[in-house]
Amino acid sequence: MAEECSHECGSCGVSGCGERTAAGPTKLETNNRSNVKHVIGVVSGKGGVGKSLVTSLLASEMNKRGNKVGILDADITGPSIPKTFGITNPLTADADGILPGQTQTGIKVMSTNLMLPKGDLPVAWRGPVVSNAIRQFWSETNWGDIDYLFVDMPPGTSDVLLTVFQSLPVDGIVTVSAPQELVAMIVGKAVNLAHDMDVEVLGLVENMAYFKCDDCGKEHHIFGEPQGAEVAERYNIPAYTTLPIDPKFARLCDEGKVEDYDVKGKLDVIIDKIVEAGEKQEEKAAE
Ligand SMILES: Nc1ncnc2c1ncn2[C@@H]1O[C@H](COP(=O)(O)OP(=O)(O)OP(=O)(O)O)[C@@H](O)[C@H]1O
Repeated sequence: MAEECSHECGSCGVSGCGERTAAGPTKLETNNRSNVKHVIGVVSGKGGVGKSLVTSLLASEMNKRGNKVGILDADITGPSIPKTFGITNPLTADADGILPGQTQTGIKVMSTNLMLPKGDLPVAWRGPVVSNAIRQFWSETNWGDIDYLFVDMPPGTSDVLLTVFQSLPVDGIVTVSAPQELVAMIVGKAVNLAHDMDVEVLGLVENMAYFKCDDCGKEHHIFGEPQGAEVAERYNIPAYTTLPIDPKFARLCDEGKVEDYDVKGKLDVIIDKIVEAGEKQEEKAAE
């Protein structure tokens, strides 16, 4: 048995535990006021590649297309979503559950940072507590109607990914990487974990792929040649796109105005794939 067993065998990732009581993982129910249609995980094999930024941009783009959108910030110990959207009001709750924070354009957000009296307080929680927090964000939040819920995962392939894959009805994941030599191995780990958990990999966003010079208009590969196209092909990832290094990202994130950024259609190929996967899920459910 794991040293800090949560006794929730259905959503535990420890294999070979002699104390296991449930035959396999069972998906958690949502709060009875919630109707979440599709769940999309945003994953990076490594920290600092811009996963939270990509989560925020995907949510904004989906929202601009007229969908009802939420973000579950599963990066429990390093949450950055409220900051990028400029949400500062603490969470409230009533008899129907916890009420998520809301961005200026109406995206609903659940994050540990909205529970802290001060944004700079650390969240030094152990794995089982983190996993329980994610389950509560899912099942005790009054999400209302949500077409697409994006889950911003912590970096790496930690037990949090297992918790999310096992407890939430994930339609698929989007992986995020940045150009560097290790990219294939890093993306590969995330993709292989998703495959092991029977979760579809919908797309790869290679962030910080180039810097476009304002003066000459030329694209410079500051961190090396983008390798995402080749990696996407190797792992059969159906949609691939790049995002530039853009000082506007950092500025808008710092100002809490990420929704103001115009991605100029660069994420369309990924959004289309997410929509397609959602439609497939709905058709399957209707059968
Ligand atoms: N393409 C980009 N151009 C400029 N700045 C960027 C770009 N992508 C990300 N950043 C900046 O880099 C920082 C890290 O980004 P972000 O928090 O999205 O990374 P992350 O992968 O989620 O990090 P972590 O692994 O810590 O969760 C942020 O300040 C963000 O504004």
